[in-house]
Amino acid sequence: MGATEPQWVLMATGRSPTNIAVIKYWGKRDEALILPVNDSISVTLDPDHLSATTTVAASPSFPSDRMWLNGKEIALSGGRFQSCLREIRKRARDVEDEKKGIKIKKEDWEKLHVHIASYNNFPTAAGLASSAAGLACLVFTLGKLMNVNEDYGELSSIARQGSGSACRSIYGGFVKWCMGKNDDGSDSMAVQLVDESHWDDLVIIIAVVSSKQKETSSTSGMRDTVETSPLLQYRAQTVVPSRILKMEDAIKNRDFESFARLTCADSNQFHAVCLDTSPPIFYMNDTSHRIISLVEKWNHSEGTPQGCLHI
Ligand SMILES: Nc1ncnc2c1ncn2[C@@H]1O[C@H](COP(=O)(O)OP(=O)(O)OP(=O)(O)O)[C@@H](O)[C@H]1O
Ligand SMILES: C[C@@](O)(CCOP(=O)(O)OP(=O)(O)O)CC(=O)O
Repeated sequence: MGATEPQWVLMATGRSPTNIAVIKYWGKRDEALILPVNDSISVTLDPDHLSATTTVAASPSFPSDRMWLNGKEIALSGGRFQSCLREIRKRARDVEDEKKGIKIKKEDWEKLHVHIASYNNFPTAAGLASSAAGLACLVFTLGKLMNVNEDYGELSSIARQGSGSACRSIYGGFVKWCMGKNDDGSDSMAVQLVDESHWDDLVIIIAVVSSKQKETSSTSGMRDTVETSPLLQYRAQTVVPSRILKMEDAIKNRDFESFARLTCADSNQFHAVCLDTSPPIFYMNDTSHRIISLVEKWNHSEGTPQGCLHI
């Protein structure tokens, strides 16, 4: 028997929560770089509830990059995963694990393949922003494995290239994704508006009205909207910019009445834009409509809003 190279596996694990947009991202001005047509604002959930947990392993014995999602292998060939891997590999640094006797030079990361396993503790691709938690977690965990030293703004910009909404899950609390103006996307990244302690008596209830996979993914749905909806341009250019400013104020002042009004209005306009798409996109079902009616009745019977909705 000939001598064999000693093999090793280096691993890192991370967990990222999902986020729920209160001013929504819908529509891209650049599909490849994932650059949006408007700013958006979201609230990041507590990771104990809705989150993705991802383990990334690197080893010289892996012949290719592979990924498993919720226990099933999925293709890594899609541009979104490749962009994140490429951008993190570019920023990888030397890693040394004395206990295992592993020394990886930064240039070695280009040749080392990874295996990725991720689990969501909530329904995947059902409208609960699994891509946000999943891609943020992937970027964060790859960064940890490869010892990258980038700040959260830079990581959010990389996560954005995996899934737009993922750039906001890099931070806790309330987060704004600034759409940016540059063609190369260098100024399109998320910033934290306030951290998770700022509005700690705000309660978020997620009612899962269906855990089935959506018929139209966000990526293809928003592509159709950009191509066919005349209402989208009005929303992005006229409605959202002033709504963003009002929402920032409502969050800073913990003004629930304004927060609720803006959140409901933006959710309704998002669904209106989906209906304005050809063919129309329907993300709500009868149960969603009944919940909306109940919250509206509750808000009006109490005088000031007691609850708000994102669907
Ligand atoms: N944990 C994960 N790790 C990596 N990728 C994931 C993970 N979870 C989901 N994804 C990717 O995101 C895709 C689902 O994204 P999609 O935007 O269609 O749905 P969603 O994010 O759950 O809903 P929405 O964007 O409407 O809130 C999956 O098909 C998969 O490619
Ligand atoms: C309705 C939304 O949740 C849409 C999210 O879309 P994605 O971020 O999933 O889309 P891609 O960038 O194509 O991956 C609104 C939002 O989160 O702002």
